[in-house]
Amino acid sequence: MSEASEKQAEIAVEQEHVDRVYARLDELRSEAQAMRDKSYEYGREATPEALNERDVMLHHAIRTLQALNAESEGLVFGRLDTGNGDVVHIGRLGIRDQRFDNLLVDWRAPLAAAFYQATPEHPQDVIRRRVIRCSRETVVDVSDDLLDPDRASSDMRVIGDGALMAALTRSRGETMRNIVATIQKEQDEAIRAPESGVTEITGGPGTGKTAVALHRAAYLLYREQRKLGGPGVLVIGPSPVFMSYISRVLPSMGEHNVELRALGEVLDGISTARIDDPRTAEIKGSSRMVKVLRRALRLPPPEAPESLQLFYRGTVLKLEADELKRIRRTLHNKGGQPNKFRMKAADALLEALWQQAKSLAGGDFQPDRDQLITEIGERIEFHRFLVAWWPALYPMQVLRWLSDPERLARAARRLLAAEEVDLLAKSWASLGDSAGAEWTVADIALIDELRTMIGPPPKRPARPEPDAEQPRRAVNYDEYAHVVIDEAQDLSPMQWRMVGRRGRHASWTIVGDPVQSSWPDPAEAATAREQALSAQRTHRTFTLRTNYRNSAEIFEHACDAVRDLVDPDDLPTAVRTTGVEPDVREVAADDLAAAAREAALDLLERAEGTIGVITTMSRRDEVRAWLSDVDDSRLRVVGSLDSKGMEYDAVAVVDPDGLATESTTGRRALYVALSRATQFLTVLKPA
Ligand SMILES: Nc1ncnc2c1ncn2[C@@H]1O[C@H](COP(=O)(O)OP(=O)(O)OP(=O)(O)O)[C@@H](O)[C@H]1O
Repeated sequence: MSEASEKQAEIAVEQEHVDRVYARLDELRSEAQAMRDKSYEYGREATPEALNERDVMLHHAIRTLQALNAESEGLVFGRLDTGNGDVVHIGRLGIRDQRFDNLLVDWRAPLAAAFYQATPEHPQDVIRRRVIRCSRETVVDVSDDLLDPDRASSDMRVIGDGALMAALTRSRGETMRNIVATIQKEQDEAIRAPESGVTEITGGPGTGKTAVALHRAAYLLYREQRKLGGPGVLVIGPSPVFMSYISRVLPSMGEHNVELRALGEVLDGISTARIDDPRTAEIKGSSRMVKVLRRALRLPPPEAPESLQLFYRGTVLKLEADELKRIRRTLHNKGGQPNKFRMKAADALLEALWQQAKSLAGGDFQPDRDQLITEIGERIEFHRFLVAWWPALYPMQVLRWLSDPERLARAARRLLAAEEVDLLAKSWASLGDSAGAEWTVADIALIDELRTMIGPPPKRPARPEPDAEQPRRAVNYDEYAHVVIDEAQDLSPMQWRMVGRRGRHASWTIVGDPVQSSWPDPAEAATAREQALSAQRTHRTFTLRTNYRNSAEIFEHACDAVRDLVDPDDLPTAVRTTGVEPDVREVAADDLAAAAREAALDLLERAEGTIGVITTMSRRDEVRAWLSDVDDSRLRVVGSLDSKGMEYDAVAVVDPDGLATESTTGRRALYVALSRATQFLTVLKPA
């Protein structure tokens, strides 16, 4: 039999099994639908037991339907032939036939582990591992690894040479795909690591860190359903574009109970993708800001009255500015959240008024403490004063007050230099009126810090504040059972504090590559990270060493950007050669626009999938304008920071030297930009 017909014969064998799986899937779907309908009927009886049973049934039916209805692509993707003659098919979920025998084993089940872990050196009783590629319900390809040739029977066919290479050569779409069929052994170890404590996954560009983190989330949800199902799993990444890029991976595996948020979206009620210039972001992210904010809270609100004066039984009682200042200081020195201190503030003012009244006593004026406190405490003028002098605070409003350079300078005394105060005040002064629209990603961590320092606003504010943050989830909405942080090397100290608050009782998966870091002070970030995770006892690290994204030719060029900065061990190895070298060109500065257009059009012509044009953050809009009339939805023009974590089939990097010098970590940003392409890379250097 020829090679092609052998392959067709094996495809036909697998098709038969895939048909059985889909037929069974239809049956299960009908059963789940029937269960859902029945659970509604139970609810009509309305006894507590019936309602409880209804909820359990409904929950189960809906979860089952969600899993069954997830994209059918890749439902069956693997097969193991074992030493005792068993055949195990592996899939996106587990399916049994009516006799309760396995038709398909969930990739996360222990029985499927050998699919990822068996090697020729340690075959784990696996003779042949087969990857099955389907297009919808049709088998289109099979590809085998023979792991234990000595035990293979003479009629066992072995087809193809490597599903991984085939997967890596395929062009990429708009969104990342799941890799369940081709997870590699070193990746599988990180995916299946125990849930508890901190699991850290490091490795260079394209080593599959993001893919691994997402598959780990799916694995943990399957294995620790009870623990993680309630408070859920939170995945945090650098930008909304990145979150959208990875958004299909978990649903494609039937997992929906995961919240994806970019760093600018961590806080409910506000969302932003705006990025500060590198210097401003550096100051806003520094842990010095904790003290600055704490001090800012101790300052009187901008409109606070400077004295309190009222008549009491014919005598003037007056608290002067110094006295008010002293009372404010004493209140703050007690610690705690100012929004919870309003009653205490009222008590302290009344006590000070009483002390004064006592000192003025004489003649007809013989005040009584209890009487004075009750009487003045109920007066509307006293309440008006209190509301102005110790108002309910809202984090965004407090931050906006710091657009006043004098106020900020007072809060930042001996913490920030004058130039730093100027930059911050200017950044907040430029905020428009529309709430939230123009905050930056770095501001979100400051707002969250303030939210924690200030405490929740009183239950019913007299006037609803436009800034009030309304939680979407009712109870402890910002706590999760498992938190995944992607591109963790870029989190600022303030962002570590913010994400730490999302998982005080959680387990963690932290994914990053120090070589790609754009945070200028890694030691400061490391300290903040240690504090954020201080409750965790277990810490395990996995390092991925193979770059699956770039061709070897492209990655070689990308590494030149950082070779003298890093330990060679921190650079992974690219496994795929294409014979296509990056196209690196010098162009006269005046010709750059035309060259960028030409490069983009050329790449659109040559590559099948997505094309990224990456430039400096400051030139992003200019380059977008150059390409505005190129009408092709496969083209993206992004700044260096927007390209973090992203992947394109072809990339044009415009102005690499500009990228390298745009910030103190510019060379690392250039390394990121140059390592985004799977197939083609063009680099345009203005001469
Ligand atoms: N085992 C695998 N099988 C098939 N494709 C894989 C495998 N591992 C990784 N990939 C692919 O390699 C590409 C890079 O993966 P991913 O984005 O997860 O890498 P990363 O380490 O997060 O990269 P970066 O640090 O540059 O953001 C993706 O297209 C991913 O699907």
